Amino acid sequence: MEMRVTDLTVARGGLPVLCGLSFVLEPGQALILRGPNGIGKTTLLRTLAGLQSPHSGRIEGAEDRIAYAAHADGIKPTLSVRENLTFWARVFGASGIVEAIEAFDLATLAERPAGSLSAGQKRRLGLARLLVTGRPVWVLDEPTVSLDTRAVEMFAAAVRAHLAWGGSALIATHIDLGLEAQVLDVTRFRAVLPAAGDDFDEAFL
Ligand SMILES: Nc1ncnc2c1ncn2[C@@H]1O[C@H](COP(=O)(O)OP(=O)(O)OP(=O)(O)O)[C@@H](O)[C@H]1O
Repeated sequence: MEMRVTDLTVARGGLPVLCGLSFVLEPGQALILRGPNGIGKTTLLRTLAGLQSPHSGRIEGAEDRIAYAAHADGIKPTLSVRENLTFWARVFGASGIVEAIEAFDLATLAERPAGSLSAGQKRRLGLARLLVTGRPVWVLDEPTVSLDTRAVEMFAAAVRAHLAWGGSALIATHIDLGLEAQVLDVTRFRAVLPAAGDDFDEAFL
């Protein structure tokens, strides 16, 4: 099933940031989100993930199908790596912990409290979490931050396997992941806000 976004406007602090977005994400497809800092990529991804409401427009095929990974990965610091993955697998009623540990080379870290991991190791755990959700649509905000070259390759391989399985991925990233993917540059959807004073009533003078 596809995810379909129609004439979507997303807002931050009540003000529209991206306006009139329409796109379709098909099974097996990766879409890379591009655009300058502050344009609204995170706002868009949070809206698709259901963490905030759309300002206007339609999102179809997203509900209960999205696994969202962002800067705060929802890692429980006192639980071990394995316990974190077990926890998430239970939450999503899914499995695949062994495969997730293998895909992100976490075996030697499996019994360590997640709070003691380095930034890159935590990020690997956060991405491994995607594999135990069983969710078909991955929505990822700068997933490669803190990852070294080898970990970026692991991540790209995990995305490729996910696409081959029939999943899809929407990824905000500034780096080339070497994936066969379409690019959606959101710059042209920047909301035009009235400049301060536009509604100033000259008759008042
Ligand atoms: N809590 C907030 N309240 C109001 N405005 C905010 C808030 N957080 C972010 N913004 C603003 O909303 C706009 C969109 O931010 P967003 O984080 O979605 O951009 P982005 O494209 O993901 O940026 P980056 O590439 O830097 O991560 C920015 O102008 C930002 O300053």
